Amino acid sequence: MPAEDLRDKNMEETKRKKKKKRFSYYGMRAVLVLYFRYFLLWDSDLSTSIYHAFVALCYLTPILGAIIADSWLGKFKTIIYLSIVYAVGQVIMAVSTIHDITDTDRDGSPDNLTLHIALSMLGLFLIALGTGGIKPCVAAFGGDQFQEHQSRQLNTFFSVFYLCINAGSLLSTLITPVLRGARSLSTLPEPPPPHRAPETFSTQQCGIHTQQQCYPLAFGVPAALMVVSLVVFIAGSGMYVKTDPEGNIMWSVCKCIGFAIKNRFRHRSKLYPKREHWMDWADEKYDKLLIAQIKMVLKVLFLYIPLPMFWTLFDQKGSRWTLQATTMSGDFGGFILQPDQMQTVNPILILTLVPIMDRLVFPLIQKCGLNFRYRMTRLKETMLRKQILEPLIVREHPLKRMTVGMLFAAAAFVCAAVVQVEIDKTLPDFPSSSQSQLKVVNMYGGSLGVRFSSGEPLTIHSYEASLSCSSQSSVDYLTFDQQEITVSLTTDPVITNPLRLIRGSRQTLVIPAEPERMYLEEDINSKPKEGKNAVRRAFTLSNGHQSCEFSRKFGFGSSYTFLVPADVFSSECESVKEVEDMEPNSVHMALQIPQYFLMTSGEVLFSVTGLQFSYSQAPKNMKSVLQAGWLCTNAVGNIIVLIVAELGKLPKQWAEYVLFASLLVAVSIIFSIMAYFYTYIDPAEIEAQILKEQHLDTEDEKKEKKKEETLEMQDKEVKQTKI
Ligand SMILES: CC(C)C[C@H](NC(=O)[C@@H](N)CC(C)C)C(=O)O
Repeated sequence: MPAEDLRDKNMEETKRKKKKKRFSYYGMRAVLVLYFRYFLLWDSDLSTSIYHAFVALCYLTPILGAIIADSWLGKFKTIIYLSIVYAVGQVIMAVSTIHDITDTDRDGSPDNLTLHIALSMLGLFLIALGTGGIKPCVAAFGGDQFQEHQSRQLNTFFSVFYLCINAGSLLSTLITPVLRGARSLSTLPEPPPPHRAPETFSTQQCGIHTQQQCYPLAFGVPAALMVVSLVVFIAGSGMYVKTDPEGNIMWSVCKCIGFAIKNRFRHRSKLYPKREHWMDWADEKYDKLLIAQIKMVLKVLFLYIPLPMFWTLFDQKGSRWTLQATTMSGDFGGFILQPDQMQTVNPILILTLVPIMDRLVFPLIQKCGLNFRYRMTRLKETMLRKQILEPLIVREHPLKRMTVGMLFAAAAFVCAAVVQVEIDKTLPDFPSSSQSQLKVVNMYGGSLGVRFSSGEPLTIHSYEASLSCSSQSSVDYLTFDQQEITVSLTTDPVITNPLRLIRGSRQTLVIPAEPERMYLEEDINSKPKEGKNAVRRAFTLSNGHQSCEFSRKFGFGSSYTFLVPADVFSSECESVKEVEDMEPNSVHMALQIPQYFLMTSGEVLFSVTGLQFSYSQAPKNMKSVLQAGWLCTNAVGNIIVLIVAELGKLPKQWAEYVLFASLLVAVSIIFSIMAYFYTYIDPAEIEAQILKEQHLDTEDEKKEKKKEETLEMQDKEVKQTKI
């Protein structure tokens, strides 16, 4: 097979593996939080924390994978072994979600949750180890398939590689929730019983003996795909270029750095001449080549310091932006888009933007760059004479692209802030943590005067019985600064009752047909999440057995109370009254598209270029290590999100978006200054140069030695002749 074809085939194999692996990873991620929340029955906070801890672990384990690959097993074997670890993890995870394994009483819920938790934690740990460990190796291994002169093809590879990641994640984000059995929200679930805060529902069930969510399928299919991808990858084994590891390189690197620091410290007196670089203090003991390689890696790692800030903004797509979408309307006419599905805009845009950038935008910029270079050639002589041309060429584009990518991400957050301001205009005024809010619902049957201990008397009219939406009523909440209040009703005789309100909460005071039996109900204190609706029933005195059926389309994120009078008969369903507690979301989710567009353009400029840059600037025995370093910037970015979200709680969400945008602009300025002083290198050339020098040195040494030996011989001969 011709070399070109072989390389293309290798590239195809690596990409196919990448696509299935990403399907598998993102597919599982898509249902993980729901599994924690609804299967393991953890609360939202614990579910979110464990989820983020898992994601952070997935971006920290690349270091381990890279060390194993570069120092011990080589990339090919590392990918295979860690893929097995990954697949085993997924199988364990899938098994842990089968409720039937512990459901001895077959009531539809697992009877030994501890076993399920233990299995899923073990599964997740193996998955994090596998997925993280493979990640830097797959990118570097793909890069290894190209020769030095193929830098253009190498760049294309990284773009296609990124395309595959996103194609896989797009498919999985769409398919895995279907496998789990999520259903459309158009079907209304059974409302919760009375005297309970309204809840939101969205699930469908499946199972062998008992009905449950189809988690085993949702986790099992990605596991099966992972096994298929592993088989495909191994099948192509004969076609790959495999570079062997050069011993425990990371240990040598650590020892060398340690020695350089110690040696520098020992020779801190001014009497010792300065050395060009602090790593040169390792010269006495370590190989020139190793020192040069460490210098290359350190230079790039230093440049990475400001980069986590980009990911801090980027990864808020999955948190803040999704929460923002829950307060927007996803009604696209023909279909309803769920807030978390809005995230699929990112991979969709990647699939369109990467080819456009690669084939159109970058070549165009290149063309402008060519013109620029042409004009420079006129200056070439002078510049060469002054020795300033080289650094100028060298400071060319990858880092500039990344800086522009950061600015795009900052612009995306400004867009998010503008959208937030629009949303805020439509959001209800929720109580602060020291306030309580109360709404009165009158089901008494006539108009009522209501007076609270503090405040003006209110007249609340009885609701007319009606089914039609036109008579829908909406009542404003009253805000109280105190918790203990008294309510008086202008009935005959006057009824007075003490009320204890909940701080930071919304409640409804329901006045039934027998007003002395008035009661408080807890309302929801935020917009229904995930774009759902909240519906509840309020009874005066339930006669229980009548059934009134009617259909009604609820707006996105709205909340309603249905008032059912005591004397309702099936023929009089009209007396059921609907109260709108919260208006439907009115700002459309499509308004998020500009921020997604800017963020994804930024991602292409920043992330794809960063991948290429990390590969091209790494010495050949530390390619995976630098890929891992690059992925680490993502892990740190995620940790910053957690810290900032905890510490810097700004009262207004839009202000937080502006704060993040400003921080990223500041960081991108710092990065551009660092990039200006970064000299782009060709590691292979430097390595070859040093090897050549070392070879010459040894040749010279040999010659020198030979000369000395000949001289010694001659001396001996002379002495002997004299004797
Ligand atoms: C390079 C990685 C840190 C991030 C990369 N993410 C993406 O490509 C996203 N556009 C995917 C999306 C579904 C979040 C990855 O390798 O996952």
